[in-house]
Amino acid sequence: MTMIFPLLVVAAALVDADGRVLLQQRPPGKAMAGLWEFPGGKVEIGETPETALIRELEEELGIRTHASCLAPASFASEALGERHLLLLLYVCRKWEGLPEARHATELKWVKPSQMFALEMPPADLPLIGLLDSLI
Ligand SMILES: Nc1nc2c([nH]c(=O)n2[C@@H]2O[C@H](COP(=O)(O)OP(=O)(O)OP(=O)(O)O)[C@@H](O)[C@H]2O)c(=O)[nH]1
Repeated sequence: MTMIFPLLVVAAALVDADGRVLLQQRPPGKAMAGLWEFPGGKVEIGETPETALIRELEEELGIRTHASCLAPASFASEALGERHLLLLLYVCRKWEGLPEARHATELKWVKPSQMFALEMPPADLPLIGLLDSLI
């Protein structure tokens, strides 16, 4: 039997006052370059999912938030090359600072319904309809 050790990734749907969500575009040279994704990344050893997400939001966007502002929303479970991805999606409506693209090619604020027209990683597709009904 093959043992699948899942890759644990956390991501945030940052929601603004108009109900738009921040997406970032993966830069050239990375896997899935050009695709639009939720800010976030891998949970490292010694981190909780929440501390990992707070760190990633600071590194990728330069914003600060708190664990109490991260509401668990959904998850994705998807094959990712040799690995299996488990992506935990949180909704966050409160943060400090203005998001800037520190790692991404570009940022954009979109309504969930507009995400269907964007190229996103396969794992994210089932999350779109859910966000649409949640926001
Ligand atoms: N942040 C983020 N990652 C996602 C999303 N959907 C999805 O499949 N992923 C995958 O989850 C992993 C996220 O880890 P990451 O962003 O730290 O990884 P990375 O590829 O940039 O690698 P690296 O930081 O090791 O260079 C990547 O394999 C990425 O393709 C998403 O919406 N947001």
